[in-house]
Amino acid sequence: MANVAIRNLQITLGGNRVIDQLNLDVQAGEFVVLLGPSGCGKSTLLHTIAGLNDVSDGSIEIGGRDMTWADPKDRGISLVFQSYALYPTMDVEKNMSFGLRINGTPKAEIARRVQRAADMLHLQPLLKRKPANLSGGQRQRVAIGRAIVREADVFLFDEPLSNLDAKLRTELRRELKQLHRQLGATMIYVTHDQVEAMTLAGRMAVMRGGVIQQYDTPANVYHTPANLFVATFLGSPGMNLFRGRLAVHGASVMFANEHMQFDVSAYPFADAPVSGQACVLGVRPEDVSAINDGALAGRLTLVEEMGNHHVLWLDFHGSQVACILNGQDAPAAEATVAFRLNTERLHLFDEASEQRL
Ligand SMILES: Nc1ncnc2c1ncn2[C@@H]1O[C@H](COP(=O)(O)OP(=O)(O)OP(=O)(O)O)[C@@H](O)[C@H]1O
Repeated sequence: MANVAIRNLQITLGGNRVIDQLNLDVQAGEFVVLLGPSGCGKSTLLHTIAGLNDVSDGSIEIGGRDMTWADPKDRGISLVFQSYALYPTMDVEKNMSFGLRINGTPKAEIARRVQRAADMLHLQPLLKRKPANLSGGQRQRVAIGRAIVREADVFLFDEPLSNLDAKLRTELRRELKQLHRQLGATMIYVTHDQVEAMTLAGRMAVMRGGVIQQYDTPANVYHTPANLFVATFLGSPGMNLFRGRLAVHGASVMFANEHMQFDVSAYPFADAPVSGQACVLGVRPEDVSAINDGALAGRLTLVEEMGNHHVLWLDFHGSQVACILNGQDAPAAEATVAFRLNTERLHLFDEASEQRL
């Protein structure tokens, strides 16, 4: 178990600045998820921690030791890729023990580690099977087992579940979480899947364009997004947004546009609000309630049946507002639906900088 400290990291690949002035602290034993859209640099960052990319500037410490230029094999890390890359001619046991055999680990020690990993990953009955006779989920478990037997200080995962179907992903996600608890190891995990990030992470770093936008617990990132990008990247359906301006009169602060007006005096502004400030008001679909005496109204254009709830899409002066309706009954399409926003759960962002107010 080791911490990872990244300082002012810069990575340039093929002439592109892929990571820019990045700082990240991962505590020993922590499960950190790097989350972001395709191309944001999360895999590049992970591979750089593993020693697979050259650093243009900055440093990487693992367990208090400068590893910026260390050979991958000397970093005390173990990397699990999206593709399983198992040796087809070797059975599961041999696949898992391969690395240990070539570095001369004693036989008894190899057996102990393979048994332990097989127990944790429910691979005992499969130890003598070849990869061709395993399902995708089983193969990925073997790939994870191969990483575990190395007993590394830091485990790095690069979208390990993305080749699996939805049910298997959920299962393996739970297993990974348990594995983290059992091993108590430091884990850094790359994904573009927000559900995976929310459920696995102790803390998550949301990235865009090689820059960390926010690094915090999943709950804080979801409930207090630092900027509009983070606010709209997380959540499904995404946060509803309304543009408007602030009006400040003494202690009273109002948000208004031509269709709505809200008292936002109780909003926890980071800095004193400024009258006339152009801003974006955000509210998550679960914080929009369709109720008869709602002050706002929209035309219902689409109802999405989700089993235990419905998503109502309301046309509100030409923009679509998503609203979650719990229960089994939903109004018919084309109806006019009154709604209100939960004013205690509003988010405000500066329109120009897109930062949270
Ligand atoms: N060898 C390379 N040469 C030039 N540019 C590269 C190289 N490798 C990656 N990039 C660029 O760096 C950026 C980040 O890529 P990276 O694979 O880290 O993103 P990612 O967030 O992991 O995306 P994905 O989820 O699609 O894998 C992309 O714009 C990519 O085109």
